[in-house]
Amino acid sequence: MKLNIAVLPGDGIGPEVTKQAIKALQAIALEFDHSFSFTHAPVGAIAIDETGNPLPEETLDVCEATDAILFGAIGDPKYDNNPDAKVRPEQGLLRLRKSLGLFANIRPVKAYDTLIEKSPLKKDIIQGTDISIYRELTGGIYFGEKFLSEDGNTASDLCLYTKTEIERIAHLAFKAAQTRKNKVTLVDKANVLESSRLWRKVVTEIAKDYPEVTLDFLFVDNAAMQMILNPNQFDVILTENMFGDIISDEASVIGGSIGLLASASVGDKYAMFEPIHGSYPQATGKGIANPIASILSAAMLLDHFDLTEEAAVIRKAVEKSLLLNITTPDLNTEHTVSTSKVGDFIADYISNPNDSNLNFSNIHLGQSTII
Ligand SMILES: NC(=O)C1=CN([C@@H]2O[C@H](COP(=O)(O)OP(=O)(O)OC[C@H]3O[C@@H](n4cnc5c(N)ncnc54)[C@H](O)[C@@H]3O)[C@@H](O)[C@H]2O)C=CC1
Ligand SMILES: CC(C)CC(=O)C(=O)O
Ligand SMILES: [Mg+2]
Repeated sequence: MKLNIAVLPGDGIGPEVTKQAIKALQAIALEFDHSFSFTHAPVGAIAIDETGNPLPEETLDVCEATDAILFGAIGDPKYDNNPDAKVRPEQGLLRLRKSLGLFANIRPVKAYDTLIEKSPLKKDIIQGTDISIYRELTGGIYFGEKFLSEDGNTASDLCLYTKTEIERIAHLAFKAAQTRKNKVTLVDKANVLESSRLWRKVVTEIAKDYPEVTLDFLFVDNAAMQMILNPNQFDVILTENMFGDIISDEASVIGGSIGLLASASVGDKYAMFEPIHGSYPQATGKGIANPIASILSAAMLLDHFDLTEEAAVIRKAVEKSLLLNITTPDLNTEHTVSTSKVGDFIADYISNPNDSNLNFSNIHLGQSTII
């Protein structure tokens, strides 16, 4: 298959983790005789530095002209620490999602058997966890009208949803549940928010089209607690933009690190693949960022084009790296391996899974971190 992929590495650790995902895709292309090309474009703080715009027109053009987008991360402390900044890196990502109509963000959460001892949560609670979070991505409070009074003392952000926005992602969530354990949990705050009551009404109506799927409701505050107490109760979680953002970072604790959680942002026409984490600025250039979230996002990209065997090969290589403890310090404090070495191992394993010369013992060598 021929795929032209837009690569938007962004800021902080974005470029270094995205580079590892590209290595994995290149190894897949070689093994399976595909032709993948990569077109890089700026977004976020780096794009502001270059052009004054966090999402330059040229970047959007590249995204629209390619088959899929591989996104890194955006964000920079110089904006985080300046509440008065008028232009912000995050606007680049939000505009990109909106412009491309990427209304559904799918975030798989899994407890890896090999990492179960490393999670701060109890083994018997998290074992077997397999959740798919369907987060609405182009509506709600992140996109509603913003207000700041002239004296700077009053501010608001509107949380607005339409029936159509709820319906389209709800259908995707129910369809996903049909291929899984036939359960959808709608996470909302319908005891307080009018927008959440609309979600309940619309989703309850849609559930009638999927009689074999059980629909449950949880208020988001309780859901946050249940995620830690009993994550195995969840199959598909359906929720609005901000709740999905927050609850999925929380859920990453189950897997052992946010550096493992990938996502697919899809719409009717375009698709983008992005780790759920941010630009982790403290780690920039240190070789300590876990590239697996980005690499697994590349696997989701392949799934999107029905290259399921290829995606499975990437996941197998990732699992092998975890099994052999070839991991960054977020998962392994003894013999940590650098971002690029983890990427090298995964790409090599894709190419030569049975090669006894796959010299991962060299990767450890007893040192604390190799860059
Ligand atoms: N999709 C995106 O581009 C996102 C961008 N951001 C932006 O990123 C910047 C930093 O935000 P934070 O709240 O610190 O979130 P963050 O996700 O960048 O980092 C939070 C913590 O998660 C861990 N972490 C994140 N990625 C990791 C990785 N690959 N490997 C190992 N550990 C990892 C680190 O302990 C880090 O301190 C901000 O400017 C924020 O706006 C935040 C979230 C998503
Ligand atoms: C700009 C933010 C909404 C990014 C984020 O935290 C996310 O999408 O997970
Ligand atoms: Mg987030």
